[in-house]
Amino acid sequence: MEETAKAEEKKIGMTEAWLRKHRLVYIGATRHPFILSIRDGSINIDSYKTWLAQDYLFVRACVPFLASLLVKAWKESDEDGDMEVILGGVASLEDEISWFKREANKWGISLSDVVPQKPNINYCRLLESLVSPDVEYTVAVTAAWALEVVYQESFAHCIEEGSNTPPELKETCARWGNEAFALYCQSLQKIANRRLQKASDDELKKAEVMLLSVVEHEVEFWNMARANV
Ligand SMILES: Cc1ncc(CN)c(N)n1
Repeated sequence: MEETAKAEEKKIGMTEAWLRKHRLVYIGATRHPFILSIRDGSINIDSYKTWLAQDYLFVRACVPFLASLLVKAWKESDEDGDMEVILGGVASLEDEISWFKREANKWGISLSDVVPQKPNINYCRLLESLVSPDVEYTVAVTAAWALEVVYQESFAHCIEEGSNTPPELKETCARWGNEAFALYCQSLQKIANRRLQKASDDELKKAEVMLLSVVEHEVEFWNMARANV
């Protein structure tokens, strides 16, 4: 790698360097038409309901993934604090699942009848592949950060000044757009950067490919919500 690029990455961290390198792909996820339609108030509520029902299934699939990340942190991490950060993420999933149940109830959605759609199946499959002990902690934590930060940046955009988000969707946006969730994402990013700094070229390559794969799956997930209206 070119020396200046190396120095730049040291200063800003590898994850930030990758987000800059793949900016258009990242913007494609965080400023997706689904998100923009929430922000400008033009959202078709059926697409919101599709997203809600499908995301409930996705969040359930996040539980074993994050639990496996906790195991990797326990076995592979060089810092005690990593486990606390990830444990906080695992613990918050219980509240998140309860929220999905309440929100689905509010919109008359029967979650037990929801059938996972192809983009969701594909994304859950990716999560399941990360559970394997063969996947390095560095690669898995990069994936965890990427999938959370896309939601954080997307939904924060819907509650920024100048947004016209429908009042009934503001609570949803605040779930991922709030400051505490942003701090959780920053903690995951710090872990990822620390690990990536010490990673081999092979691991770095795998983590960068994983970041891109996660972001592409996020785009497909938003596309799915809009395709069903
Ligand atoms: C598809 C998706 N990506 C990320 C998140 C944030 N945990 C989520 N709930 N759903």
